[in-house]
Amino acid sequence: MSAPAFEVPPFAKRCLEAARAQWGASFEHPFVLALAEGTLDAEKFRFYQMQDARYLEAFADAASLISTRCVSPVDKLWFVDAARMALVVEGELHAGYGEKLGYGPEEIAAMELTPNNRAYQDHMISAATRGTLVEAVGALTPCPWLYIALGQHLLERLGTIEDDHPYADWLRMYSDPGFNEYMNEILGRLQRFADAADEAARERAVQAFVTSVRYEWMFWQQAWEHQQWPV
Ligand SMILES: Cc1ncc(CN)c(N)n1
Repeated sequence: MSAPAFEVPPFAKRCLEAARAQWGASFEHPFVLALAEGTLDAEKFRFYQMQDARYLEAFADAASLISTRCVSPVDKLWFVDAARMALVVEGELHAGYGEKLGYGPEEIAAMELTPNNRAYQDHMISAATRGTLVEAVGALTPCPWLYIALGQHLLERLGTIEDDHPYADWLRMYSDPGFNEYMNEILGRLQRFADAADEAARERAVQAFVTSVRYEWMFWQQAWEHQQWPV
């Protein structure tokens, strides 16, 4: 794994260290490898994108809930903006692929969540409502961090993203260096909230982070296998 292009404060390093194996597993997932190569079955990508649109709604809810728990107006606004970005910026990516792959807002709203997607969403919302502030942000952080780390890693591996790559827009979005500042902001907040918490709360935040990293792998997996409810 190459060095990140943003600051990683000590508490974020502790979280990443605790999730090292699960984090690395996402980089090796067959869905990710096929996406990078451009050989990923369009049906699998469509399945993933539709589930992801609903996941991002939950991310925005969790970020909005966290904003209500921040004391500083600057922090409140940052989480409101993070919620907005998930729906607007990543929403544009989804709308673009929706046009190409034939899905729209109605299909997304009517679709049933897969077990893995539902579990990941519930984990984030539960941490945002029932956990301490550091735990809430610990559960939220792998979402942007893993994708940005992955995007930058894949760009480095590919060298360049050709215009005719079927997943060029996805690869370009998550390798965009514009996200480095976003990462500095969220990891800086994670550090501050960890500093203000006691050790028991910090450890729960580490565990919440690890759980989200596991769910990130499970999110590729649910799309890879077109996951269905067993009964
Ligand atoms: C499941 C998942 N995790 C992370 C990201 C990047 N925001 C995403 N779009 N979807």
